[in-house]
Amino acid sequence: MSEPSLVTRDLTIRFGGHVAVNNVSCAFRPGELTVIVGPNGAGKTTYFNLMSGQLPASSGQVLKDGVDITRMSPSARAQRGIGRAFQLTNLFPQLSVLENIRLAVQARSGDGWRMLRPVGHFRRLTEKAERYLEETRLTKVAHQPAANLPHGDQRKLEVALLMAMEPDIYMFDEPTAGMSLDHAPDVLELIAGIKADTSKTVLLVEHKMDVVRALADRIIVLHNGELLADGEPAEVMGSRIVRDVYLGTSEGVA
Ligand SMILES: Nc1ncnc2c1ncn2[C@@H]1O[C@H](COP(=O)(O)OP(=O)(O)OP(=O)(O)O)[C@@H](O)[C@H]1O
Repeated sequence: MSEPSLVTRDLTIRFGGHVAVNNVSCAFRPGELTVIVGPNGAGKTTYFNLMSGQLPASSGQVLKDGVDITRMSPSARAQRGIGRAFQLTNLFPQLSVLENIRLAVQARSGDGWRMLRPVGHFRRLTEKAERYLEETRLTKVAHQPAANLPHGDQRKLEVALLMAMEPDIYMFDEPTAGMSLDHAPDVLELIAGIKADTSKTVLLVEHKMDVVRALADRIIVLHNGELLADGEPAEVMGSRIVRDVYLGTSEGVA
């Protein structure tokens, strides 16, 4: 088994008296797609926020490739390869789809906002951005402002931007939320493609059981901020404690 790329050790956050994530210890490895499930308010998004740095841990640690990143900012973590998909509100809605992706490619190449670069360099960035457009099947909307895209294409653009950052950890929080059934398969296919690259570690928060079944190599269950179960999908979804606590009844587990 490969070394873990991301580890949480006794990771905890308190909001006043409420412990939203409580001593969660888990290791995530390259080539593995882990789905995080649990009832509403279980702490799934908060656990994500602790790993990507949007929230500071009250105690415990986050390790990336063995290095303690617990006190690092979200951008320092991103530079170390932790890639989190965010909704497009964080981006440049008036710029075209291609320009948004090119900026992500440029940020990844370490150029930042440097303007004085040979034309050939700019062309290479554009070619790379076009490859991500093709991979995510957004070529036909390349020149539209990102803000004008239908919801389904916006979610694909979020995945394209993440891919352009070339992270080794991909984190998706309900990637098909609010999507019509027509578009969800496109996004799931993209995630399946990322998972097929065995150098990548993929974490997914998801409620939809058909998505969980289609993609999960492993499932962890959070409940009241605690790690309730961790294992192979059939084993976890079949376990009595998960049925009782998370699913309430045997309904929906088939
Ligand atoms: N910034 C915050 N301040 C105070 N309480 C918070 C904060 N963020 C989350 N919480 C609380 O922590 C708990 C876990 O919330 P979280 O959003 O992580 O749950 P979740 O499992 O992602 O739920 P859902 O499936 O509904 O998205 C909830 O009780 C929530 O109200």
